[in-house]
Amino acid sequence: MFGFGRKNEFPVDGRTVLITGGSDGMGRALAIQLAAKGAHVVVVARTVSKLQNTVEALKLIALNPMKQRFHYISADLIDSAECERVISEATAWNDDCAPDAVFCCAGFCHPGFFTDVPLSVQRQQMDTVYWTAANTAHATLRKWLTPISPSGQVKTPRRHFIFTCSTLAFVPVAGYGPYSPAKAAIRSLSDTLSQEIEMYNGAYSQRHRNSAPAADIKIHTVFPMGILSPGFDNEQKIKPELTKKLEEADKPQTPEEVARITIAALERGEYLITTMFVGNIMKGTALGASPRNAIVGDTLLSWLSNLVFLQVIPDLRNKAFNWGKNNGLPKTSS
Ligand SMILES: NC(=O)C1=CN([C@@H]2O[C@H](COP(=O)(O)OP(=O)(O)OC[C@H]3O[C@@H](n4cnc5c(N)ncnc54)[C@H](OP(=O)(O)O)[C@@H]3O)[C@@H](O)[C@H]2O)C=CC1
Ligand SMILES: CCCCCCCCCCCCCCCC(=O)[C@@H](N)CO
Repeated sequence: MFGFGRKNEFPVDGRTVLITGGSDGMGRALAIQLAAKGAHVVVVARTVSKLQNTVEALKLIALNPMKQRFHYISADLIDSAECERVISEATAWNDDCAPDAVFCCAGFCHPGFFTDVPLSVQRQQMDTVYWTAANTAHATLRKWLTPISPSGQVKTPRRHFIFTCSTLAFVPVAGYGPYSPAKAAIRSLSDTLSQEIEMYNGAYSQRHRNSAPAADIKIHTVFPMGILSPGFDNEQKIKPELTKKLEEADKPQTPEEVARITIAALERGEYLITTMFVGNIMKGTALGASPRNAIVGDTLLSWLSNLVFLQVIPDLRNKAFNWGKNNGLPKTSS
């Protein structure tokens, strides 16, 4: 149930949601929970069998099984042309209406020390983490921002675009060099778009006079800590021991928990979304020029976090130094 007197900023009943990386981990959990709230859902990933399995799970959990529709599209989102195909296909499937909300959850992490991981793998991380998200945003926003003349405007609810980042975009942790920069780039893109979209929203406010997009648009970004997903299991196998030690403060959450917290934050209308206390402190020290969720709360959070990090920054560096002192050079991984 939603709180007393507070408007639900993210209603999904009867709306259409597209989720990249929707066949596993956090994306799959989001798909299931949104289907249970009455959304039509399109899941996108590469492997068809996992997508089919997810669509079957969605049918079982649907709030209105007679009305709700589910669909999957197999695509490698590293390819921008594939992203455009995905958005066109999803729009055609949805009676020629663009999806109301798009979540970018595709991606995986390849940890390792910077000089141990081949540059080809690091470039692939940028492709898998940053470009799958940027390509999806480009294709979606181009569709959403198509100008419509005043006479062609019909009432369309606000649309939402949600990136998935990581708290590593706020705080460095040794051993995440191949991954964190791509997530930091997503955060920067999200901040830039959240400002740029205001221009289109301004034009939308004058839609009765001039051509404008079909709807108002909001951008959001989620910053999870560890998620107990298949992707996480893989990353643990190659993660340096030092990295595991540095991230001891993280108690990984289940995909279901991360999805539930994310949806609740979207319902409250939040922009930068964290999923637990430690993640919130990490955000607080790095708020920079990002739009705030609440002026007083976020300002107090940043003051508190900056004090906490006076201790945390040297602590992380000392742990790394002492690791080298006690264990010598790392065994070079492949
Ligand atoms: N797990 C963690 O600890 C954390 C994860 N995150 C982020 O959260 C998001 C979800 O992670 P998680 O729940 O672990 O996800 P999983 O690794 O369990 O699943 C990843 C999903 O993305 C899809 N995918 C991967 N590459 C592509 C591609 N090139 N094109 C299309 N689909 C692709 C996968 O399907 P397929 O392989 O079939 O394409 C799968 O559906 C990711 O962005 C991740 O970086 C953030 C913080 C922590
Ligand atoms: C009281 C405040 C103390 C703050 C201490 C900070 C310690 C660092 C915790 C790092 C946690 C990293 C989680 C993200 C994991 C991730 O994105 C990967 N697993 C990718 O899949």
